[in-house]
Amino acid sequence: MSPSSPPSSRQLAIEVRDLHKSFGDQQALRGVNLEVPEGTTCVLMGVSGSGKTVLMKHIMALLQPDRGTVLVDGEDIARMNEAALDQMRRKQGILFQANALFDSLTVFDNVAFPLRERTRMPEAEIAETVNKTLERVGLSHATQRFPGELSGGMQKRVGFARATILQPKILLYDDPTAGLDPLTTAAVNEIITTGKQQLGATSLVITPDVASAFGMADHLALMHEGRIVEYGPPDAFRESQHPAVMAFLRNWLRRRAQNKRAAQA
Ligand SMILES: Nc1ncnc2c1ncn2[C@@H]1O[C@H](COP(=O)(O)OP(=O)(O)OP(=O)(O)O)[C@@H](O)[C@H]1O
Repeated sequence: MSPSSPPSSRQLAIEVRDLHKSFGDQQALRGVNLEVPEGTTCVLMGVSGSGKTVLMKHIMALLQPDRGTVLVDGEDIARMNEAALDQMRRKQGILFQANALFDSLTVFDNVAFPLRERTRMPEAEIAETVNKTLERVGLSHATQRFPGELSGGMQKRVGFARATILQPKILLYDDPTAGLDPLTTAAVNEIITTGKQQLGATSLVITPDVASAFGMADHLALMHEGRIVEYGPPDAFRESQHPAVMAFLRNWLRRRAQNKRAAQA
């Protein structure tokens, strides 16, 4: 890309066109369109059941579209054979609600796992890479601990270190702060921003935490009844006149005010 190119002409890391998916008579996705430019963070919001996770699972190629197209790094996932899918998944780092750490492995071995499974890297180099990655997330002191001995926030950081050890170009987060206290939530949000800054990765984040979403997103998207009904930078999103966006933000402001009152009582 030349420096003078407008942002809209940036390469797209993720492109979804007219995506439809049903489960029986349940229409989960009803024509989703989404473009996420390389190196940007897009946050997906929407009420429960609006289709966020189903959309993300298509981007991970865990689900196949009934209709429509999903392009990752310009390549159509429906046309990929197993080898190409494997290559594509290597470009993705995934951080879901549950950290899915191996309880019987130390922090070091958890983070080393993808390198041992997916590369032929010699152990000395693995040690160097893992130690560098753990240093980046502030866990150098905990390499020999087990997940059960860590706080929720530390576990998240181990999960992040493991998800990023292969230097993925795309990071996918599904509700990464679920059930965490405000301090740990702030730490996780910082990790997401760090992922973008340190790896230059493209991030797609599902979160119900609207305040965090506004803080980290280059673009916000609202899913409503299986479609993305609004997509844009935070300022434009805030001013949206779409009834679903206005209702979503009103609801959030109401809940926030209630929580504040409850905290003061
Ligand atoms: N494997 C499945 N089988 C049947 N229905 C499914 C399946 N996966 C998702 N659905 C349905 O598809 C719809 C969208 O689900 P999805 O998990 O994407 O919602 P969501 O927006 O991520 O919700 P939440 O915020 O609660 O996680 C829901 O009605 C859900 O019940």
